[in-house]
Amino acid sequence: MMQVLSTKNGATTIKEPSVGRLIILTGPSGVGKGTLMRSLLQRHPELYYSISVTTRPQRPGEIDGKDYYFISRSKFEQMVDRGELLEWAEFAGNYYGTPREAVLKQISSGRTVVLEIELKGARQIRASYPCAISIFILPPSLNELERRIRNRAQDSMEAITRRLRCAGEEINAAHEFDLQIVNDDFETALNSIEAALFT
Ligand SMILES: Nc1ncnc2c1ncn2[C@@H]1O[C@H](COP(=O)(O)OP(=O)(O)OP(=O)(O)O)[C@@H](O)[C@H]1O
Ligand SMILES: Nc1nc2c(ncn2[C@@H]2O[C@H](COP(=O)(O)O)[C@@H](O)[C@H]2O)c(=O)[nH]1
Repeated sequence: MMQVLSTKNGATTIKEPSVGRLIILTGPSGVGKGTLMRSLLQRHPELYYSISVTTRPQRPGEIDGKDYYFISRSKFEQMVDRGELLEWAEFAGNYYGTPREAVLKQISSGRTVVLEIELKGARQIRASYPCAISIFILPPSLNELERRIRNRAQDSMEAITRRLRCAGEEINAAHEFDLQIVNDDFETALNSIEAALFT
């Protein structure tokens, strides 16, 4: 990173341009990561949300290029082969990945980047970017997690079963991350994330 000289009132100071931080939000499917992330971005529009690529079919209401970049499996595999993904994983039968270039560009320009990703991808990022701040979102109980994922009514019965099957293993890995936050009362969880990032 280049140093910048700045002169004010005759005095010259050297400023080190800051590099942005990398934040990981992870936790089981249906725990509320996406909902928390949207509220966090509303409160802090200066954060850069990394839009993932996925081979999952688009849900009604989802916008290509906003919620995800929806791509074919062959295109996804091509991106993996070309090293275009910072991390990637298969989750509940679909591929998900973080486009490398956009994230690195934002970080080097000083912006804080937030990733909302599942466990395997979060582990990859922690291994390659040990400075990343990682937050694991926990449900108040497995019953409540199941209630949320079913009530969301966005996935087939089969997809819901697959997702719930992964949840136990994911929750057991919560201790690997810097911070564990229970998303019981939504505002309390949001405030805890905010406190972790900004205080
Ligand atoms: N604190 C909360 N109390 C009750 N319901 C909640 C709470 N937080 C989120 N929800 C609801 O739970 C459902 C799942 O939330 P969301 O889609 O954000 O989960 P997610 O972790 O992003 O899931 P996925 O990983 O599958 O994308 C949504 O219907 C959301 O409105
Ligand atoms: N490893 C990655 N996981 C990702 C990425 N983008 C999203 N996700 C996670 O996948 C599951 C399922 O998401 P859904 O939208 O199908 O419900 C969820 O845990 C997301 O956080 C990514 O780029 N890499």
